[in-house]
Amino acid sequence: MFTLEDIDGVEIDRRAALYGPLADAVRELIDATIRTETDADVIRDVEATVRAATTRLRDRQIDGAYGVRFTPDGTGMPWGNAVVGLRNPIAPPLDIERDEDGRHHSRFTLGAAYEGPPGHVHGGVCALVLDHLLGMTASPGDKPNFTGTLTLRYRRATPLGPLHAEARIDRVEGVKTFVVGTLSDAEGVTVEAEGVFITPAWARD
Ligand SMILES: CCCCCCCC(=O)SCCNC(=O)CCNC(=O)[C@H](O)C(C)(C)COP(=O)(O)OP(=O)(O)OC[C@H]1O[C@@H](n2cnc3c(N)ncnc32)[C@H](O)[C@@H]1OP(=O)(O)O
Repeated sequence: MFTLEDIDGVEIDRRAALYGPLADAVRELIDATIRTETDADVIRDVEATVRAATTRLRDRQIDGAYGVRFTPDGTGMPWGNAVVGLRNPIAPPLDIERDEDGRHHSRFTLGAAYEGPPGHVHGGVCALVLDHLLGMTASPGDKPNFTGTLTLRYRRATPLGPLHAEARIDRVEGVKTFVVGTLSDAEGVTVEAEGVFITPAWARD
C-alpha cells in the first residue's frame, strides 16, 4: 500500500511534531511496563488509565495499517514501519544514514523490549533490523527491492544497549541485488548478514 499524500514539508513537520512524541511516550510506557515493581494497586490503576487513553485514540482511526505514504516531491513517510516508523512505538526507531558511496548505517539502542536470551537482543529482532537496513541499501532509487532471501550468521550474542549496523551493495545481477551487512556492539561484529533483494515483477522495466 504505497499512497500519495498531497502535503508539503510544513505539514509533514507539524504531523511529526504531533505523533513523534506520542510514540516516544508509548515506548517509555512499554519499557516501564516490563520493568516496574511498583505496588499492585498502582499497576491496576495504570492499566485503567492506559485502557482509557486507548479508547480516546480509537475515537477516530484509519482502517487497517498505516501503509507507506509519499508526498508529491517524493518524501517518504513510512511512519507505521516496524523498524523506522515515527508513529510506531514497536520501532526502536532506527535513524538510517546514507553515505555518498551508497553504504547505509545506523546507531541505535535496543532496551528491555527487544530481549531474547537474558540481557541480550532476540535473534528475530537482529533479523528485523538487518532486513530493513539491507532492504533500504538495496533500494537506493525509486524502485523497491523486496527481501527474497536473508541469511544471518550469529557470531555471538548481541547485548542489549547501544548498537551499530551497516550495509552495502555487494553486486547487482539483473533484478537481483546482493547486499551484505553487520550488526555490532562496542566490541565488534555480533551478526553478519547477506541478502538477495529482488525487484518485484510489477516494478520492472
Ligand atoms: C524501501 C526500503 C524498505 C525496506 C523493507 C525491508 C525489506 C522487507 O522486509 S521486504 C518484505 C519481505 N519480503 C517479501 O515479502 C517478498 C515476498 N516475495 C515476493 O514478493 C517475490 O517472491 C519476489 C519479489 C521476492 C520475487 O519475485 P518473483 O516474481 O517470484 O521473481 P522471479 O521473476 O520468479 O525471479 C527473479 C529472479 O529472482 C530469483 N528469486 C526469486 N525468488 C527468490 C528468493 N526468494 N530468493 C532468492 N532468489 C529468488 C529467481 O531465481 C530469479 O533469478 P534469475 O533471474 O537468476 O532466474
